[in-house]
Amino acid sequence: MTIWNKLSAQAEAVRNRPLLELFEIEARAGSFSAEAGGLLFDYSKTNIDAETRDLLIALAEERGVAARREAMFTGAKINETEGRAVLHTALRNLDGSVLVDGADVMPAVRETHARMVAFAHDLRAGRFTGQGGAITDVVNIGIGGSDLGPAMAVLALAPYHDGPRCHFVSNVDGAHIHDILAGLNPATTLVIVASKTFTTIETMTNAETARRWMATKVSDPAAQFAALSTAGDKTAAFGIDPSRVFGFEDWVGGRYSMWGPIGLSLMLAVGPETFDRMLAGAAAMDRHFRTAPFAQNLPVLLALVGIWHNQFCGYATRAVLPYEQRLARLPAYLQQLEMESNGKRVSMDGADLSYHSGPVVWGEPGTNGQHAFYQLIHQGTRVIPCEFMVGAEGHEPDLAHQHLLLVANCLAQSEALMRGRSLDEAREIMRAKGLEGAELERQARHRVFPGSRPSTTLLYPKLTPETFGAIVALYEHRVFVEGVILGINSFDQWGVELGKELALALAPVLDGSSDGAGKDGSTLRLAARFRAAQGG
Ligand SMILES: O=P(O)(O)OC[C@H]1O[C@H](O)[C@H](O)[C@@H](O)[C@@H]1O
Repeated sequence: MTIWNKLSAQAEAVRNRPLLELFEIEARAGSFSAEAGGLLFDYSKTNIDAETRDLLIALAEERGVAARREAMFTGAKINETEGRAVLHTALRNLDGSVLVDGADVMPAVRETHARMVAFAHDLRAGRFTGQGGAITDVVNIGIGGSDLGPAMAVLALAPYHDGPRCHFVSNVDGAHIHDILAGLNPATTLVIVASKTFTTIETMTNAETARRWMATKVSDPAAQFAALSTAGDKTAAFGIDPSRVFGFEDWVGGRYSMWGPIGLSLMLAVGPETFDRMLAGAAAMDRHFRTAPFAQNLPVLLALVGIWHNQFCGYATRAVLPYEQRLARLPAYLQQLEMESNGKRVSMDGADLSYHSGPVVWGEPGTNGQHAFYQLIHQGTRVIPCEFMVGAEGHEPDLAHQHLLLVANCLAQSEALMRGRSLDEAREIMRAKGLEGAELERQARHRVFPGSRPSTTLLYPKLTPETFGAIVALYEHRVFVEGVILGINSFDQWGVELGKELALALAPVLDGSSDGAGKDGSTLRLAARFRAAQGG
């Protein structure tokens, strides 16, 4: 029997085993958890036992995770459909040297980083100003990987924010840029156009709008623009001075790019030193990932738990639940990271997958989610593995009593999911309320929790820049390991192309310059209704 088939059989065999039973084995919590860089990853509240873990590790070995990992770190072109290396790790290991096509890419990385640092120092110290004085506001215009990372990070590191205010515009919906620019003074605003390709229609349209807005108040709008891109020719055509263009190479995937130039808004907000602390935390996670044995390797274990739940237990989604308000944008970030990376239907060689691709990822910060969708997680008919995360310490010492409540809620949720409440326990509660007979039975049944619902918990000391960097790198590598096990290319995103092409073709139908020949009846009717609403 193959390892895959053994795992399938194992999943079937333990499907109805109560999770609490597993804790009858002494020291389960200790042996089904691992630590790195102060992060404690507890996966004991899952249905994984020693035999399953051995099989999962054997699967990772069989699928060549170690070799692929080395290939990634050393600059091999593992993004095979685009013929590119995958080197976001190089952006946070600045001292290293990595060869791509025989040439060391690191001198250029270090030079760009140094230019970013110098620019950040100048802007934060008031040496680089707007035409109306010191820069008070930074507007990052970008979408997807050119938005989600820095937007998440600026919020995550709010306690370290001592630079200009940062705003993020992504949507092509004019409401987004309108509402953000409405409160700002063009003469003291820096606009950053963040786009790896510098062709993304949303970003380029918003950039044009921002330039027109800037021109209403300043004589040289382009002087208050910066660009982050791999396309130097296009940034020049847009009129942005090369001194404020921060380039990177195609071996940085969009959704893996916040560690380099795409992180400029964050660097301006928190300063280069804090930014570099974040890089150091991520680099420490890289070293751990590259060297720790699989049984103690956080990204590998997190991936194996994910594969177990998705592929073998058949749970189609997973919830990411940070008990950390400042990680409010982490679920959205992970949606791109995980679903754009591992939402693929064919393997590396183009063959149809014979199993499911990556899961649906979603979530919200706790405790808010508890008062919204946790109902379904506790009592719905589908099982949703939960990934809790929480810091031991908050940044507000005078609100430590609130932090204690936060942690208590986090731990209580995973306990409740595992423990559940039996019908007998529910009957007891109803009896204590004075109910009896059929009414007692009916009310009790609504109060039953099936329990044995799996979760993991990531406990970290405090959301410092180092810890934040380590958490994001942990998830990046988790996605990588899952992708290798699934045999897919985690670094392309062909699935976003078709919609882009069709949107371009539909614009003339909407403005009436094309009759939309060949379009389906639904699309044409909706377009006609749009035109009618425009009075056209
Ligand atoms: O940075 P850009 O080239 O503007 O790309 C922005 C985003 O759009 C694309 O459609 C991809 O789906 C994303 O992976 C990318 O991050």
